[in-house]
Amino acid sequence: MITLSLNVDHKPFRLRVNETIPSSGITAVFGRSGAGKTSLINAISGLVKPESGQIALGDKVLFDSAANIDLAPERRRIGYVFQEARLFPHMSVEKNLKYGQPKENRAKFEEVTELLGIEHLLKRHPAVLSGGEKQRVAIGRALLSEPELLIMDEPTASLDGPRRQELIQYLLRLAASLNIPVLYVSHSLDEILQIADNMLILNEGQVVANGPLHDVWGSAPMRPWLSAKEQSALVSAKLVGHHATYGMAQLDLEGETIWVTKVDDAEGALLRLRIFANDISIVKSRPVDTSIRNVLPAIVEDVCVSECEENASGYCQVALRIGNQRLLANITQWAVDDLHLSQGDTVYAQLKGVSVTKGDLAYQHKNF
Ligand SMILES: Nc1ncnc2c1ncn2[C@@H]1O[C@H](COP(=O)(O)OP(=O)(O)OP(=O)(O)O)[C@@H](O)[C@H]1O
Repeated sequence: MITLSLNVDHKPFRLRVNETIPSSGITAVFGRSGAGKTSLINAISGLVKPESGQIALGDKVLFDSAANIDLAPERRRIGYVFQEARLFPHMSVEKNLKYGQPKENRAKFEEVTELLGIEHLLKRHPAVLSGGEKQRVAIGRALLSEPELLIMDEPTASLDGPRRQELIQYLLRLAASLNIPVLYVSHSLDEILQIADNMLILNEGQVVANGPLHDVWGSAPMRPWLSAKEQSALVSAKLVGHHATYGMAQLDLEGETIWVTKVDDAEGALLRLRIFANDISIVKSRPVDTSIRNVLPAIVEDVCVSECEENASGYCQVALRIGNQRLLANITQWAVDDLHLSQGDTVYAQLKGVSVTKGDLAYQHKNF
């Protein structure tokens, strides 16, 4: 567990945080420009001294104003990856990588360079690397310093679309074998969907949401970030097989079957699915002879959780529970009234579309 209890004053801006973060997995730190993301990670890494509070990685206290503890940044065992790679231009990739390594560890060196696909770059100098390659070297250097926490501050910000996707694939590989927590500052919700396990949202120096991505994604602080069309829920489902005839994958969601377009993951993999609220319709009895393949029994958890942007034309959002997971459906107020929907009703959710946003969650959790 990472304990973050801190007050930073950059008058007139004030950062007030009182949260814990899991000591495994990738936690995305998200918020508008000026919300305090950099101030938060700088306080954790020791670049900014909070006015008061406590910061601890598990039992290791990094900062405690009451006990007068304030470890210097180099003693915090935190690896830092910035927006720009910040490599030493006069050193080869190999020398850059070995720069922060406390002691020679050939096996670790090989493991990290292989994982990041940079073995063939070792003799080159940073000037001849692409932006994505530079970032992979920067990540490798941070990992080789044997950190207990890795902080990445928008590592893909300086990359173009294809390079960004490429780096994300490496980050996913990394996440599967890392056994340290990662704080990942990002402005991109798509990126967060692809790689994060947890999410912390800052707004004007305050934490407005913090928890597993699935929970935060469907929470009220996320609503302003998603247009009515983008309102969605994230659920996890296990890949159980593929259809014998059609190119569809069969998933298990809380004991119910969901069909999605064929995926490459191995059977047993946990997939993250994004289901848009506009893609769900609600029926009170199980439909027959329908073209929709995914019809799941659900309990109405809340009616009109929020009014949609189209509320002027009479839409509202209904929260549905399937086992331990939650879906959101945008339907008209007229339909709510017509179906006499109320909390606790058993209904059927018809899913018109389901997108897979992240595979291999099972793999990831196994190794953390
Ligand atoms: N050293 C400082 N002295 C005074 N004010 C500061 C200092 N550092 C940051 N601030 C202010 O604190 C606020 C939060 O800044 P911060 O850089 O933490 O935001 P951010 O969420 O990281 O923004 P961005 O996404 O634009 O990087 C801003 O108003 C900024 O101007």
